[in-house]
This record gives sequence, structure tokens and C-alpha cells, in this order.
Amino acid sequence: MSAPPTELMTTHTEATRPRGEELDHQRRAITALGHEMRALVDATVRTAAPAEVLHRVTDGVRRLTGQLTGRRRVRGEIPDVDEFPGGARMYSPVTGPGSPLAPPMQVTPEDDGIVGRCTLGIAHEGPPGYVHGGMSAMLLDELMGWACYRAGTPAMTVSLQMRYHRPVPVETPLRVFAHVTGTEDRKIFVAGSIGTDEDPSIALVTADGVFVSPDPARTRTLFPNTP
Ligand SMILES: CCCCCCCCCC(=O)SCCNC(=O)CCNC(=O)[C@H](O)C(C)(C)COP(=O)(O)OP(=O)(O)OC[C@H]1O[C@@H](n2cnc3c(N)ncnc32)[C@H](O)[C@@H]1OP(=O)(O)O
Repeated sequence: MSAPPTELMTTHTEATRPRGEELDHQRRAITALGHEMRALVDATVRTAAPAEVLHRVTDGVRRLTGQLTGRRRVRGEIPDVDEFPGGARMYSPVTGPGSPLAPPMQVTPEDDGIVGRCTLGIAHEGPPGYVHGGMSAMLLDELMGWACYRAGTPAMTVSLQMRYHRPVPVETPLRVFAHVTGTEDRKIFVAGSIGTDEDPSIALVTADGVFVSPDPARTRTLFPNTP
């Protein structure tokens, strides 16, 4: 019998999902590769190497990509190493230690809200020396989503109003903050800000968001692979 098309394959069953030591081992390996990939991204956007070197590196990277074989995750599939919603997301573009795109931001609950810490690099630059405005929105959107989850209501952004007061420096430890300011039925109102770790009292960027907790039927349609 031939193998089913990749897009029809299901995720691992509960019985085959890695646990304990095996899960830790897999997550450490994912984190190590993510770390090296971020170093590669940083080197890629900084280098002034001549074209011959870039061509040689391109060939090497293509060979490495070819080694990442095995079954490939398909759209909507929740990785076996993740806990969704509200737990580890190894490949999140914001918090995922396995993502070459993520800073990654470390998230810690605090009494009055939720805090994210990260340092962005030149790969995240907009104006020279400063963070791209879309990156600031991405950090805040993610952390404001965490604030909703922490308040007991996983929710999705329906509106995010950004205010850019001062430019956010790259290569500088940042403190992102989010807290729920109110709720109204399925709507959650969240405020957020970005400052530097050194002087978090100066808000460089602030945001007001409206999040909506989808009703159960909508959640099942949007996330059919959620346990
Ligand atoms: C579930 C947890 C997942 C967490 C993952 C991490 C998330 C990180 C943050 C994100 O990046 S989320 C990704 C970006 N957001 C989206 O893709 C959401 C796209 N929007 C939708 O899919 C639907 O709008 C949604 C499922 C969220 C809600 O659809 P529903 O059909 O359940 O709700 P409905 O449209 O009836 O709206 C509910 C209420 O919100 C109100 N509303 C909708 N859009 C609004 C808006 N833009 N501003 C203010 N209020 C708004 C709407 O008027 C209504 O108010 P009332 O009940 O008082 O009438």
C-alpha cells in the first residue's frame, strides 16, 4: 500500500508523543539548532564577505537544508514538542527557542501583568540602529495574547493600536509589558508597552489591543488539531 499524501497524515498519537527525558532531549536539540540558526541569520545580515564566499556558503547551507529530512510538519499541525494553547511553542516567531526568526522573548508572569525580555539584532532593524515597527507590534501582540491566556481566556487579536513614541534601539535588552485592563463578554482589552531594561519607566512604544475569545465551535474550526 502506498503512503498517504503528506497533508492527510495525522500528528503523533498521545501514545507516541515524546515525554519526560525524551521530550527534554528533543527540545534541547531544537533549542541548540535554533541558537545556531539565529547566529547564522545575524552573520548573514552583517557580513561584507565577497560574492565568492557568499556562493560557497549558499552551497553549504543548501546541503544542510537537505539534511533536515523526515516527515515535515504540515499547516495547522501542532508539533509534538509543543503544548497548545498556553504552553511551550518551540517554533513561535516571538518566543520559540527553535525559531531562527524569534529573538526569542522570555516571558515571565508578574503580579500586575506579564513581562517579556529580549534583545533584538540587526536582522530586526527598521531605521538604522533601531527596531522595525512591525517587530515592535509583533512582540506586543504576542505578549498581549499571553496576558489574555494568563487571565484564563485564550484569545485572538481583533484590533491592535500602536503608538511609536521613540525609536527602540537594537542590541539593547528590552522589557515588554502587557496587562488586561478590562473584559466585556468575549472581548478582552489589553494594554502593552516596550521600554529598555535599563530604564523601563520610559515607554518607547505603547499599544492598546482588543482580543476576542472565539466561541468553542469557532475554536474547533480554526484549530482542529487542538486536543
Ligand atoms: C485561541 C487562542 C490562540 C492563541 C494564539 C496566540 C495569539 C497571539 C496573538 C495573535 O497573533 S492572533 C492572530 C491575529 N488575529 C487573527 O487572526 C484574528 C482574526 N479574527 C477572527 O478569526 C475572528 O474575528 C475571531 C475568531 C477572533 C472572533 O470571531 P467570532 O465570530 O468568534 O467573534 P465576532 O466576530 O462575533 O466578534 C466578537 C465580538 O468582538 C467584536 N469585535 C470584532 N472585531 C472587533 C474589532 N476590530 N474591534 C473591536 N471589537 C471587535 C465584535 O463586535 C463582537 O462584539 P459584540 O459581541 O459586542 O457584538
